[in-house]
Amino acid sequence: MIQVGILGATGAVGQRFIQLLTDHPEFELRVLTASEASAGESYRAAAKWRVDSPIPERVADQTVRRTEPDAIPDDVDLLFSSLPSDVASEVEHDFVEAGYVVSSNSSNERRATDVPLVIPEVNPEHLDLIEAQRANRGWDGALIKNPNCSTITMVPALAALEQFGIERVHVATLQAVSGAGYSGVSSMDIIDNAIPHIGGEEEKMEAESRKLLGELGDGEVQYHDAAVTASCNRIPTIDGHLENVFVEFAEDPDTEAVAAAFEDAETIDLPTAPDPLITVFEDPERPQPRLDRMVGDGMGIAVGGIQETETGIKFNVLAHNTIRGAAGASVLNGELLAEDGWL
Ligand SMILES: NC(=O)C1=CN([C@@H]2O[C@H](COP(=O)(O)OP(=O)(O)OC[C@H]3O[C@@H](n4cnc5c(N)ncnc54)[C@H](OP(=O)(O)O)[C@@H]3O)[C@@H](O)[C@H]2O)C=CC1
Ligand SMILES: N[C@@H](CC(=O)OP(=O)(O)O)C(=O)O
Repeated sequence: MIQVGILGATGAVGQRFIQLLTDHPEFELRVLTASEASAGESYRAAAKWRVDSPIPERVADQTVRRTEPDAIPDDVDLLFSSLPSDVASEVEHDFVEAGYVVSSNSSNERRATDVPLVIPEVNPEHLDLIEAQRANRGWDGALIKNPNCSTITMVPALAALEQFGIERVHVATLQAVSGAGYSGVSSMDIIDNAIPHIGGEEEKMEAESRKLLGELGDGEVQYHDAAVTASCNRIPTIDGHLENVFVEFAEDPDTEAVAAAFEDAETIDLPTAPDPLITVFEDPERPQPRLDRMVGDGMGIAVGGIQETETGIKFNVLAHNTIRGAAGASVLNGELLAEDGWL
């Protein structure tokens, strides 16, 4: 078994990591870290447990450690990070310099030229950037990132359509409140409301999607040249980001070809990977966050409403933002790191 730990284990994403790593077939969860305020406490006392299954017994009594390399046993091979991005940008390097491989969910450095930004079903070959990273930075460990949750919802669907030559993408999101963290959006702001702005989200979707769909060559990713425009909205759902996507192509496919491309989307043989990757709904009222966010155990991508437009194709896409969009994405990247021999 590969020994793993979670940096930021008491948070909303940290709790999803615990759900996914308990009884994992390849990973043994050894270490939980959090802030100074939680260090030294039992996990049960430190975490405000908010997910829909009990705290696993063997986790509840573990002592939470400081988020510092010298608090991690030497035989731990892989660390999952769900720290706030300002904290992550200060401490993730310390762990990598100390020789650990860090699979991070935090947004810092996703666009750095030598940091792999990976969705295993879409661009597993980008992991090879680790060689450039080690050469540039003199690291023994490695830092890899998964994308932003709205980006990871849309990109597997776009990757399936790449065969038709994507030229332009417009996307409008309806994002759940869990994306902003437990205390992120005030109930007085969001109940009976929608907020048509999420700071930094549109820029992340526009850039990260082009990096993910880009080609790796000469130790760098050439971003995909499609124009991507995003408009991001917060709505009062708990989990599950729903997105309306409009795509223009070099050669317009018909709706049957698009549905077939989604249904044939490449899967990957890793323990947390869903099969199929994309589930296509014919009912135009699906997918819906409450009904469909757990498709593929929360790791699947749900698509519906495929229609031809004057300029191309439109469809709706949904994924669970804290499973496929956060903890599940990092765990899948960890499984790919193990499979490809980087640990
Ligand atoms: N892929 C995606 O799109 C998504 C990414 N995220 C990202 O994941 C990260 C975590 O989000 P979320 O779980 O909602 O955040 P929370 O605020 O719920 O959890 C933060 C965690 O980090 C710990 N922490 C906070 N400050 C420090 C510090 N100075 N030193 C060490 N540990 C610290 C907290 O410990 P303590 O309990 O002791 O305070 C807690 O364990 C963020 O970067 C967020 O942006 C989130 C959702 C989706
Ligand atoms: N910003 C996303 C969640 C998030 O934390 O994204 P990122 O990992 O890019 O910071 C949301 O609000 O739904």
